[in-house]
Amino acid sequence: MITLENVSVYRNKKQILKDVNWQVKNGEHWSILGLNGSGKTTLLNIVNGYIFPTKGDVEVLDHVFGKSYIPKLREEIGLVSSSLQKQLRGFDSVLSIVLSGKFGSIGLYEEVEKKDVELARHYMELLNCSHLEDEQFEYLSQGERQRVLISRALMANPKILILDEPCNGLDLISREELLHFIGKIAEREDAPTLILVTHYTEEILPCFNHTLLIKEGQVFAKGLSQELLTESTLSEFYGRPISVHEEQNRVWLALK
Ligand SMILES: Nc1ncnc2c1ncn2[C@@H]1O[C@H](COP(=O)(O)OP(=O)(O)OP(=O)(O)O)[C@@H](O)[C@H]1O
Repeated sequence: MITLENVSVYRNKKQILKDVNWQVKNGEHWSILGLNGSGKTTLLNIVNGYIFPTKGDVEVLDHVFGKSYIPKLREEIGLVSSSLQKQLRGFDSVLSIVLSGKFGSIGLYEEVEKKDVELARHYMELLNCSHLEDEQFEYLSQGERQRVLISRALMANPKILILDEPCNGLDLISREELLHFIGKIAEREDAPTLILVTHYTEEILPCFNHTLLIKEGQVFAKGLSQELLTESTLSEFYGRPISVHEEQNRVWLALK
């Protein structure tokens, strides 16, 4: 699904990503963990085709970068991020925002068919936001907005769904609700490959069976989440002694 080989990115003579090798296979769901400025957003922007690496090879969903028409690729990737949220028009209704996901547009300009509305309502039901369909997006709480954005992303039937810090700004209850819905998406037969960027290991649900630890632009470790989310690996990763405890099949951290 995703192959990055020896990918490096330089900006203003600074190396932001260094020789990144990363492969995501069908059926895997990945979490990406890294400190601020470690290169996570840059990595996702490469996967989305928004940034071309300075060096290295990228192939995403059979699109070989440099040989493929990238806008086509973007239609196959759903993205939920704070930058997308800022681009959306606050005065649009929730239903039209969700519907616009089918076309990947900001605003709804295309003819909408009855089956599109039915599909939008189906995803809003799944994400528990159907009761908001006539509300203006700008008046929603952060938790509600994230659920709407995920419904919107699903409208395009993406093969990859990138969730870039989806729990930012959510209170405890809203965060748990959102994680519950993310878990439900992963359970679906037609689930897209999920990629979750987070700063908090407790948001890594069991469905995120693989994890990429990224540090200072380099892959620190990658592989099965249960093998990486351990005291020894995470203490080395954060450069501080970390204690780990497991609850609900999720890993919770504290500084020792
Ligand atoms: N266009 C650019 N020009 C110069 N430096 C950049 C550019 N884009 C990113 N950087 C730098 O590259 C580094 C990695 O940035 P990136 O946004 O990928 O990190 P991140 O892991 O997503 O961080 P955060 O967790 O804070 O969102 C940062 O030091 C950032 O300042």
